[in-house]
Amino acid sequence: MMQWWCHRRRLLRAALRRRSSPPMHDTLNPAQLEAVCYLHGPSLVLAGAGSGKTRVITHKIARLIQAGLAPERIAAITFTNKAAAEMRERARALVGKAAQGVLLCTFHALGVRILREDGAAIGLKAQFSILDTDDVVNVIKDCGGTTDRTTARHWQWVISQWKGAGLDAATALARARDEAERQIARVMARYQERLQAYQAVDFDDLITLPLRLLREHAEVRARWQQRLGHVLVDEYQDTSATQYELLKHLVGHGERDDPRLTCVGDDDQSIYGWRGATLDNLRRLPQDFPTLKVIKLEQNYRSTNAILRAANAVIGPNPKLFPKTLWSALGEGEPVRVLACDHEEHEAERAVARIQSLRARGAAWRDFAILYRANHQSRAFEVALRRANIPYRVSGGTSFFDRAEIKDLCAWLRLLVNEDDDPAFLRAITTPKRGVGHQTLAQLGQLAASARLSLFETLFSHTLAATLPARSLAALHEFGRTVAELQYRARHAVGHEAARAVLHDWLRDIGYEAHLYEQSDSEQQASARWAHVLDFVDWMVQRCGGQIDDSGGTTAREPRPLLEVAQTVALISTLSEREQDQDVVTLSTLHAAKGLEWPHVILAGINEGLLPFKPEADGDAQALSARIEEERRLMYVGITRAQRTLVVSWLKQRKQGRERVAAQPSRFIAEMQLDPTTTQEDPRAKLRALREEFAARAAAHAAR
Ligand SMILES: Nc1ncnc2c1ncn2[C@@H]1O[C@H](COP(=O)(O)OP(=O)(O)OP(=O)(O)O)[C@@H](O)[C@H]1O
Ligand SMILES: [Mg+2]
Repeated sequence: MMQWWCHRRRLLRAALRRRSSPPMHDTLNPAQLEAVCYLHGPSLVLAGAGSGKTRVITHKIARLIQAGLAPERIAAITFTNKAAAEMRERARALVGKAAQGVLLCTFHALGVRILREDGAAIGLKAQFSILDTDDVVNVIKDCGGTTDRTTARHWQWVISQWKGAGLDAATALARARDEAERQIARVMARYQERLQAYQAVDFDDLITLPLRLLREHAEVRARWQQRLGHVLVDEYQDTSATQYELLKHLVGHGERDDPRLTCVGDDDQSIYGWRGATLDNLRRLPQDFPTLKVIKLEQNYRSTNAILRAANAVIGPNPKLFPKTLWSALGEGEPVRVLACDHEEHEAERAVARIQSLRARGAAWRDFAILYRANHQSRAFEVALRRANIPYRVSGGTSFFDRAEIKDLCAWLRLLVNEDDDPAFLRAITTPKRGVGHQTLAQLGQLAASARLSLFETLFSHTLAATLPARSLAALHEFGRTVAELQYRARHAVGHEAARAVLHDWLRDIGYEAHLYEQSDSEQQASARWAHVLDFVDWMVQRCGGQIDDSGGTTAREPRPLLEVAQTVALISTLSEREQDQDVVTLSTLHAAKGLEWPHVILAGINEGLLPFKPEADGDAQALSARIEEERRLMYVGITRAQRTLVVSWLKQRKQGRERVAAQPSRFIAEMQLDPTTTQEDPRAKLRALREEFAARAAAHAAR
């Protein structure tokens, strides 16, 4: 009896184990399983959209942990913070808490990690600041002596390209082809000096500085190589040349026998050429790593055949780097539809009508995505969705952290973390206004520049005391004291309650609520903005209590000091969007939709001039055809986000500035080679289908 009982318990336990996590070979096909189980050398999974590349990465993380590699020794690099958060969730479902230790982040967040730990070797203090694009443009304006934002943005773009290509200011000056470039190179020299003085870095530095650090400091390089037992990279086709160099140093290319590296990617989805990503990295991988194992996946698990056929037809005309065939076992599905719309508002109305009708048949809001080429295209959809009372989120556009009030608070947080962060200093001292005028700030700035100090360090200098009127000086000192006191309190406030008290006292002391009411156009707007502030404070408080994870691979479980939370929030505010998992329709740019999937997708504004974007702008035929190829890949990315239904809409007229102009459908619509009967949504056809469905249901009912 006893024996039988034990046997039964063993069987039950085994069955439960099986139910909670199915064995890998049940959820992976043989090629995926091969990729997941290949642990001892470099490998590349090269496959089309929806074939389970990202799934290979998550399962491989689990496999590595099961094989005994400590989670802290695994780095998985994703393209966005959102993708990192999603991957962490999936890994947690597979291996439980162990997934928390994995360093799961973007290249940029990894760069931050390396610089915070080892930046001292290249003269960077651990508390350095990260400037966002707005800050960078302001600093560049200042360095170049211009007030014109468009000029400054252009300079910023050129400087960023140079930095991405590994040029310093002196080399850029030497290589400049004309006076305009020489001027930008001189601005770049001043800009770099300024960053050094601020102990600040921009986004490009988050890749180039760690690269320099690893290249020049063998001991740091050896430590990172030792520490990382395996590095995995998703969306490898969109890495830039400098990211690839960084990767090679991290895995010990040329220094280790079999570098432990897994890359997954799809050459047909390379859409960041304009930002310096290069398909050459895909070509170079087999040359640089001769033992590279290449695995191809051919089954698509995401989309129906109707959708997949349209995707394959679109990408067909592009030259093939690696030929691939994709098939799906999900059946033919509904035909892809093309909608010709009169104008933007009409397009938005039709999208909303479609969403409502599918929702009435059981779909959730989160099953829908409306994807478009450029941010400004979201507006008509936002208006129509609001009017219809449909919840939505704009991703890849204005995020929570782009709101002015949140940027204000983040400037204060950045200042707490690093008081030498001059752009943050300037924003904090003027929001709310505290009796410090432009002139006073200009004098402070001049003194700081001549003494090569930060603004904060200059606050209490004797020379300043000698040059400023007593009232201005008192206002500046008062500000300095507020920052110092807040720093002190934030360092000692650990856990929920303490953090909440410090944050609320701070907002009261600086009079932030009153400031919002002064600044806003209406009381309603002010109270909405104040609600954002309180929401933000709550979110930080939760982090202090250890309830929320940080991105960038660290997880908080213990209560933490407010200052430490401020450090990570200051980072996240410049790097990522805040995530909320709600049942909402997604509005997104095509670029930001990469790697994601939805049951129902609407591709909007598929017109010549929007996608492909301005095909007439480039004179050089070769450059133009390369650009069209990249736009075609973007269309391919868009189509392959859809799981069950896909609608492609285009405008007969579109707005250009203030005018409406006649518009043409994109060449990519013809390239999808759809059956012409599905290219117009004909209401009579719909009625016929409904009648047929009704008759079939009635017949089934009668048969029962
Ligand atoms: N072996 C499998 N069995 C069942 N479903 C799978 C399998 N492999 C992948 N999937 C599912 O197919 C979908 C696409 O997978 P995944 O996102 O990993 O593809 P991908 O190749 O990374 O796509 P993309 O190129 O768009 O990034 C996901 O919903 C995933 O869960
Ligand atoms: Mg993917």
